[in-house]
Amino acid sequence: MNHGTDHIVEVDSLVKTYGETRACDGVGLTVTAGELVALVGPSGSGKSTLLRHLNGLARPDSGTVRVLGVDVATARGRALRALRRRVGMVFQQFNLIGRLTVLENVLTGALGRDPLPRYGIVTWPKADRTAAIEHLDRIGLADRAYQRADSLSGGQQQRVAIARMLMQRPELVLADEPVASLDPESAAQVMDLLFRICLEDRLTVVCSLHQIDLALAWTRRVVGLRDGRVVLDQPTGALDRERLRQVYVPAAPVAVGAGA
Ligand SMILES: Nc1ncnc2c1ncn2[C@@H]1O[C@H](COP(=O)(O)OP(=O)(O)OP(=O)(O)O)[C@@H](O)[C@H]1O
Repeated sequence: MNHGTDHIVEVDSLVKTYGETRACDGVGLTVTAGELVALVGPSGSGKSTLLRHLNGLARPDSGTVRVLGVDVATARGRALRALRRRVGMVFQQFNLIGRLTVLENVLTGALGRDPLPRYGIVTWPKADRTAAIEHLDRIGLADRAYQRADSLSGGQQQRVAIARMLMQRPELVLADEPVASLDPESAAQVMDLLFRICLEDRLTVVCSLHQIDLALAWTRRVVGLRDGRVVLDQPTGALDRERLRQVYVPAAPVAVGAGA
């Protein structure tokens, strides 16, 4: 666990450079248990790079990254794999296996805990099957359990991908533009789901978003990035559209420090 603190994410002075580009330029971010934090900012501002550091997919040039009490920057091998099992990922592309049923796709989320090969639903432990059905019920798709995954809409597939991620029993969820390819109604459903798992399961969620309105409607804290720097960090209740829009304006004034 995270050694007695409820800081799930602790990033300090993170610098990551790709050639001439400073993707992260001294980023600091602390996220406490149960928070739902939106990362917003223009394309190329460093949102994905920051998220990739939180599960060890990227290594900092300098600075510290601690997640669930683990020093991600130095973790290797077994320690890194153990951390990744505790961190659920949601991507813009849902990456379901289209020819498998919805239920089988959800069950594959348990493979990190129990990596035996499985051939068909009945070979999964009953407890996993029950949990998978419960997750499907929660996302409103239990009646689609035995349909092929590729027969679902994009929004439904993303909800299935989230159910699969929940099978992993994560302690932290990182969502990299989870609604970028969805229509507005499906996007709201996915944000509602992330909101509910945060509230009901006390899961911590860090989510990059391009849509200001979704950040305002569904998250509790917004962190704005521009040119690899944090230029805004505030509770969502203290923000409005105009304030958030400033994150997208080059050289607009910053508003860091009054955050959660
Ligand atoms: N692996 C890489 N190699 C080279 N440059 C990279 C790499 N990853 C990121 N960058 C650069 O770092 C900067 C930040 O990229 P990043 O993807 O983190 O931004 P972003 O805010 O997530 O953008 P978007 O909203 O478009 O996804 C960009 O200039 C990008 O081109």
